[in-house]
Amino acid sequence: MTDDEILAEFRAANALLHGHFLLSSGRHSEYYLQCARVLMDTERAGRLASALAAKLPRELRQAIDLVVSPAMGGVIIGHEMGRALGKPAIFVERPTGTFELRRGFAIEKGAKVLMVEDVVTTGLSSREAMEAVRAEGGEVVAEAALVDRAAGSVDLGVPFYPLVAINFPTYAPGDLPDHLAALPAVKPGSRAAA
Ligand SMILES: O=P(O)(O)OC[C@H]1O[C@H](OP(=O)(O)OP(=O)(O)O)[C@H](O)[C@@H]1O
Ligand SMILES: O=C(O)c1cc(=O)[nH]c(=O)[nH]1
Ligand SMILES: [Mg+2]
Repeated sequence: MTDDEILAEFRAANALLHGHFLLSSGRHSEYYLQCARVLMDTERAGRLASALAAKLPRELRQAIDLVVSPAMGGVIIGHEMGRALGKPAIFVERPTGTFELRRGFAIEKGAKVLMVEDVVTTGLSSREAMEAVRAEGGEVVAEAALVDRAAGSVDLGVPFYPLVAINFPTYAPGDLPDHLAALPAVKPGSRAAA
């Protein structure tokens, strides 16, 4: 799929939002990609996951033992990626603030893990989820995401394969442009505001 075709899927799902958003990292943005809306169409979710899986080098696809994704946003695309790759898919969650495995999920020592996210902005959630995987003895071999909204500027410490890379600027709270500062900020994600 081309970048235009992928963004067309977001627009068709009314998932490319314009306004004033407080992001998970505490930064602010004029744009928000609501991946949950894109993924609510199950056929579209499957199509996007197949396209994302096809971006991974063949040797990597074969080496992966397990897909792990950070809840909530990563769960649906992680599950679809598990289906596309023919691998099991589990998730880490943070009911007490730090990502952990629950629900009887386990990671075998040395298991090669593909981390799957919906969106990467600063990479904070990805890095925290990777720490949780490593604490269990898993080896994170790569990350895949629907959207890299930092357009290649984030270093996750492992090879990173986004389906689409876009440069949407973000701003520190004290550094908002006037037109954003004039609007109340909406906080769409589930991470507690910093
Ligand atoms: O790269 P980052 O700066 O960490 O931002 C991206 C993260 O933010 C969103 O999750 P959020 O924390 O809003 O929670 P959710 O997945 O539970 O909605 C998104 O699902 C990514 O996990
Ligand atoms: O950085 C975030 O929190 C974030 C940005 C975005 O565009 N979409 C999303 O789900 N989270
Ligand atoms: Mg998330």
